[in-house]
Order: sequence, then C-alpha cells, then structure tokens
Amino acid sequence: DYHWPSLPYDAYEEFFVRRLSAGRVEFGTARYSVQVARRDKYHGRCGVGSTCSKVYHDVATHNITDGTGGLDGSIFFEIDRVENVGAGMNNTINDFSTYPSKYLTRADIIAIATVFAVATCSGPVIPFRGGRVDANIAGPYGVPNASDPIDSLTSNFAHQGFNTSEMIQLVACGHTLGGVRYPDFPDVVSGSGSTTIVDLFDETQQFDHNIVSQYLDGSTRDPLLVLNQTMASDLRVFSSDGNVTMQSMNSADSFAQACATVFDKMLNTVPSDVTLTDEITLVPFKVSAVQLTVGTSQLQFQASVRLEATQSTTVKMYWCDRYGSAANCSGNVQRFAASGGSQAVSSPVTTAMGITLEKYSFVVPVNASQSISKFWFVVDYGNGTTVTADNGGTDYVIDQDEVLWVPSMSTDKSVLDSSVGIFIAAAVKSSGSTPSRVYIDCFGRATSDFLPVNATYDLTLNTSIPAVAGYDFYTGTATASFGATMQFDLYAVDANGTSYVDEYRQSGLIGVALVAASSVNSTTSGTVPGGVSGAESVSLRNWSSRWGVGMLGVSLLWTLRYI
Ligand code: HEM
Repeated sequence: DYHWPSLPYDAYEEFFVRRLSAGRVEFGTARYSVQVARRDKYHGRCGVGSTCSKVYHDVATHNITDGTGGLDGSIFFEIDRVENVGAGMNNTINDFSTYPSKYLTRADIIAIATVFAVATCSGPVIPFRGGRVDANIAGPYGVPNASDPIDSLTSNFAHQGFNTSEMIQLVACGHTLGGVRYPDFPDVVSGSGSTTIVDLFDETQQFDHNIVSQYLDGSTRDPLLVLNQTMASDLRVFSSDGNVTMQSMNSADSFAQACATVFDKMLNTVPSDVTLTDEITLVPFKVSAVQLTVGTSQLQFQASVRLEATQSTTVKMYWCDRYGSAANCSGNVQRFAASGGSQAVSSPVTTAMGITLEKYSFVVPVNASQSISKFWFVVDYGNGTTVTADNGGTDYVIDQDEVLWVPSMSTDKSVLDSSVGIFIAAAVKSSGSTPSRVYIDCFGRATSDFLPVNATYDLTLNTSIPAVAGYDFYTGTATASFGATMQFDLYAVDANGTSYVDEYRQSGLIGVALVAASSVNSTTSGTVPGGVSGAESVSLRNWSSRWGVGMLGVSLLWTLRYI
C-alpha cells in the first residue's frame, strides 16, 4: 500500500500524471511536413511515431542469452549509427533530453513517453514500471534493416527475446504510427532536394488496426510493403507465419490487446541485472510539493493534494503545532486553512482513462515558535460526503524543521548572468547548537552529454543575510554543469553528529517566492486524525483499464475516515 512519502515512487507517479509539453501537429494529406509532426512529441494531437520507434531501437540491443542490453538508454549514444538513420530519431533525442531526473532515468523517460504516445493516439494504456538503469555507453548493434531477409529478421527478434508471433505484433503495432521519410530512405520514398516527406504506414495517424486490415484486404499503402520489394520488410514479417498472427489482430479490440501485451514486454526488456518496480498506479489522494521554508518574517508551509474532484469539491488543510502548549494538537488545537486555489492536472494517460484530477494548493504562514508537526486534509465533495485524507491513518508527518531550503533566496546564476552555478540558500535553526556541517548533495541527469552528474558542496554561514524567525542562513554555489534541472538533498549535521535532511529539492523552484494565505484558523472541535482506531479501508474507485491490462486495472484501496 502506498504511504507518503515514498521516493522514488512519488517521482514516478507524479511524472505519470504530468503533461509534458503542449503539442501541435497538422494533418493534411497523408504526406505531411515532419518538422510540424515533430512538435507534438508525446501528446497533444496524434502523430508520435518516432517515440515508439525510438523505444524499439533501444530495446533492440537486448541479448536474451546473456541478459545484456535492452531498454537502457544506450540509444542516446548510438544515434550516429546507420541503423538509427533518420531525422525522427535525432528529433526525439532532443525531445527526451530535458526530462530525466534523479529518479527518472533516460530509459524510464523513453518508456513513459511510449505509454503517453500510444495513449494519445487512442491506443491502449500500457502499464508503466520504473527503475530502469541507464547504460551511459553505446550498446551492441542489432536494429533490423528493411532489406534483411526474413530468416535474419526472425533470428534478430529471437535474439532480443521475441518469437515470430511477437515480432509480427511488434512491427504491426509500431507501424500503425508514423511512416518512412525522404530523404532518409530515398529507395523507399521518392522526393527531391532536401524537402522532408513522410510516407505514412497507413492513412490514419491513430493507433488503430488499419495497418492490419488494409494489409489483409490488399488495400495497404505501407511503404515497407508496396514500394520497393528489397525494402519490403513489413511484407516479409507480416506474412512470415502464413498471416495467422495478422488475422488474429484484425479487430480494434484484438489489435489493442495484442499491442498492449507486446509493448508491455518491450518496455520491460531490460538488462537481467535490473529489477523494475511494480506497476505504477495513480494514488487517489496524492500529496506533493510539500515544503517548509522561511519567509520574510516567519515560517511558511506549502503542500498540494491531487484528487478526483467535482466542481463543488472544497479542500481544507489541517495541521498540528510542533512546539508550545498545542504541540501535536494537544488540547485538540488544530490549525486549518482553505486552499489557495486549484488547477486541473492531466496527462495522456489520465485523459485516456477518462479521469479528471484537480490539484489543490496551500501556502500558509506558520509561527516559528509553534512550527508544524503533521498535517492532513478534509475534502468536502459538496454532496454530503466529507472525507479525511490522513495518509492511511498516520497523517502526513513533517520530519524536521532544523534545516530548510529557501528557494526564494536561491538563484540559478546560469540563468541570470550566464555564469555557471546554482546559488543555494539554506535556513538552519539558530536556537540549536552550531552545525558542524551544512551541505548539499546535488544530482543532474538532464545533461547535454547524457551523462549523470553528482556533486556535493558545503554551505557556509552567510552573515550578510540577517537571521529570520530564529534561523541563520547558510549559502553556497553548486558549480558543476547539472544540465536542464538539478535535484538536491540539503543536510545539516549538528555538533552531536545528528544529521537532518530536507530531501529531494528541485532547482525548478529556485527563486520562487510563495505568497502565503493570510487567514489561518484554529479550532478545537472535531477529532485529530492519525492513529485513530476504526479507520476503514474502502475501495475508492475501481478504475479499470479499457483493455483489461491497464495500469489502473486494480482496485485502489485507500484508508478513508468518514466524518
Ligand atoms: C523488422 C523490423 C523493423 C524494420 C525493418 C523497421 C523499419 C522502419 C523504417 C525503415 C522506418 C522509417 C524510418 C524513418 O523514415 O525515419 C520505420 C519507422 C518506424 N518504425 Fe519501424 N521497423 C521495424 C520494427 C519496428 C518496431 C518493432 C517498432 C515499434 C515497436 C517500429 C516502430 C516504428 C515507428 C513508430 C516508425 C515511424 C517513425 C516516425 O514516423 O518518425 N518499427 N521503421
């Protein structure tokens, strides 16, 4: 059962519900400009062929015999190979480059982008697991060539762990999207000059079974079937078992089912020493962006909660003091505040599942002499149902307030003045002993050379920044080239050697000054949840995949306490 906080699960789950970038693609005739098509990347409107082709080209390095290769991000180092020719490949490399992070490897990003691409094009929702490990070097050659004879294609797929039927399914499911381009394949697609032309595998850019039905009824336009018989790999593959597999996929449902299963296997084809996580499923009440920091005169606390909501849903955040007479809600004293606003969140997967999610955000001032020990949410659905989301009965506990990142005082110098470095400001409680060390462990994976960077920097007491609310400020600069984003853990070690950590902070928040809600209320009525006996476990909603194999095809259990 999920319990907050759970890294790296939280990172996987939140990425899964994240809309990567706005996309746009134009359709006119079957041939369209690839430059336009490239823009849509993972979603928006459909036209996302190169994402799916990229994943297979990475997987093609797998050796089923010795367990090496597979979906390990080695494709980033293999792009110059003839077997990876094509503008689509290079464009997708760039599309993927900014998203990897400490917990999401490049290989995970390729996998999740494939899930998004297929879902965006009205295909099935493929389960997603995290935990792939990046190779960081090129792997062996192995991507099949359109001019290969069928024996060679069959043995190539077998070497990667796919039998003949799975080979046919993979190629048919891959070639329902995208097409073959001129000038990369002039033997297949005719054209002139440097103008890019994409000859589509079928008439639609949807993830549909046209590629199968049109092959079987003889109306196919698949350029790897009808144009140049030397390069007719699709003909050789599709007919290699006497059309048995193609006939078994000749309906919308059977095509989607077969593709979901074989794509699931493709995404999970990883080196044998890599263990993937369980399937990532949506957490019904997902708490994120939790941060206690120092504002201009007192502490500030922020958190968000994402849930399935209706227009009349309202959410309040409650919390207990950490210190003083009301510590841990002693005397039943509870603070609470309304959310500062909400926004709809969606991804191609949630859209495909028909799930509407709303994220409610809270920023509240907190008196440093009271601080905060734990928080929870009360959701009023506006229909008579009120639910307390209390992290399965334990509440959401704030571990420590000894060392806190201060994003509003931090700056990304590389953005500001082209000098290298990310300036980090940390607040360390001055009422305790002088810390023996304050430092940041930094990580960047979205780098231009595709290699991860890990470095540690000490922060020193900065007396030019006056203390606030009993906190001194320690500052330092992370100077390595961390790439598009940096994640870091902030540590303070006290004189006794006890270490406190403000974990998994993200450079994307640098410079953000939060405006705290003005009104914080207190109450002594109602029960403080957390550890309350009688909490019941109920099925929040049976989200099931349209195709029966989806990532949400399990009953999601969550501990709710109705009040
Ligand atoms: C016999 C094995 C295969 C051969 C010979 C082959 C060959 C090709 C060729 C020549 C192209 C045109 C590339 C371009 O012009 O940029 C292409 C495109 C594509 N292939 Fe394959 N392919 C094979 C298997 C697969 C598999 C297993 C998948 C996915 C599961 C796949 C997915 C795609 C996609 C999505 C495109 C369109 C790319 C785009 O429009 O950007 N292919 N393939």
